Amino acid sequence: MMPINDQLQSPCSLRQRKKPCSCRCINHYDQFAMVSAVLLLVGCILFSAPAKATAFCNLGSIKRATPQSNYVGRGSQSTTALKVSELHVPGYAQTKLPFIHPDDNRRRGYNNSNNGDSTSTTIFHERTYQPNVDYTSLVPHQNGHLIHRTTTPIFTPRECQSIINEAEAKANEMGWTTTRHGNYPTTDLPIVELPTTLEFLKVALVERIYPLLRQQFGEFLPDGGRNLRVADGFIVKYDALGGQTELKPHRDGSVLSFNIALNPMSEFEGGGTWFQSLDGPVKIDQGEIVSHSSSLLHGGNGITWGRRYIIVCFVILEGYDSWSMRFYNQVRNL
Ligand SMILES: O=C(O)CCC(=O)C(=O)O
Ligand SMILES: [Fe+2]
Repeated sequence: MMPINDQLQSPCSLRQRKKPCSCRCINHYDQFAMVSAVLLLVGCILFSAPAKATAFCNLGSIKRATPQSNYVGRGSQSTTALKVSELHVPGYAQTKLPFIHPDDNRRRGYNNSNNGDSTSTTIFHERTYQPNVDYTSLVPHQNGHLIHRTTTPIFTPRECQSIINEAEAKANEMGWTTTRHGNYPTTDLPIVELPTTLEFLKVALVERIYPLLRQQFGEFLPDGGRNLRVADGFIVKYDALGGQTELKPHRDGSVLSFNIALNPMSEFEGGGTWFQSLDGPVKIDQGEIVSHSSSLLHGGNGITWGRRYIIVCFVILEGYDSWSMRFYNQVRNL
C-alpha cells in the first residue's frame, strides 16, 4: 500500500497558495491562475453589484448542471467562493495546447494526411465500446463509476513502441523533464514536443479515446461529454535503474485523467495506478487504458525492476467550469 499524503483542500485553489500547490497542475498554469485571480478580484470589487460581478468574471455563459449542496459557487455572490472555486479549470481551458475536440476538427477541416491541404476534411470513424466487454468499471458513484480499465488494448504494440521511440529520441536531445508538475513531478516529456505522437494522438482522441470516455463517464458528464479536451498530455518514464520509480498519492487538476500503458507489463515488476478508494493498484498491459475522475487520490505504484512507460492525459470539459469544480469536489473523497 502506498503512503498517503493527502493535503489538498481543492485543486490549486488560492487557499493553497500559502502552502505549496500540491496538485499535478503545470507551473505556468498556476501563474496564469494567480494573475487571473488578482484580475478577477479587482474586477469583482469594482463591479460590486452581483449581476455585474458575474458578467465581469465571464461566468455568465457557463452551462450549469444541477446545483450540489456542497458547492459554494457564484450563486452565493461571495468573491471568496468565486476565486477559490472557479479558477483552476478555466486556467486549463485557456491554454493554447493543440489538443482539439471533435467539433473543432470538423470545423477546421483538420487534415491528418500532412500534405498541407487545409481544406480537406478528415472523416473520423468513432469507435463504439460496450461496458463489461471492452472495459470494466470500479468504484460506483450514483448511476456510474469513477474508475475504469479497458480489457483489451486500444493502441497496438506498434503504435505504443513508436511513441516510446519518439520520446526516447527526443529525450536524447533535450533530456526528460522533471519539473513540470508542481510538487508531484513525473519524469516526462510533453506530447507537444513529439510531432508524430501529437498527430497520432489528435486522431486517436477523436476516434478512440473520447468515445470511450463518453461511454464510461456519460452518466455524469453534461451534454454527454461532447466538449472533452486534453489540456495536458505527456509520456512518463519510470525506471528502476536510477530513475523515478513511483509517483506519490495526489489529485490531478483536471476533470478526468487517463493513462495508457506503452510497454508490456512483462518489462517491469510492480507498477500500475494506485487508488486510495481501491487500496491497491490497477494494473494494465500494453495499449490498455485506466481512466478515472481526476480528483480521486491516486499515484504511480512503485516499480522494483525494469522500466514502465505510460501516456498520461488530463482532460477537461470546455465551457463547463462550474460543473467541473462541483464534480471534482463531490467525488474527491470517494
Ligand atoms: O503512474 C501512474 O499510473 C499514474 C500517473 C499519474 O497519476 C499522473 O501522472 O498524474
Ligand atoms: Fe495523476
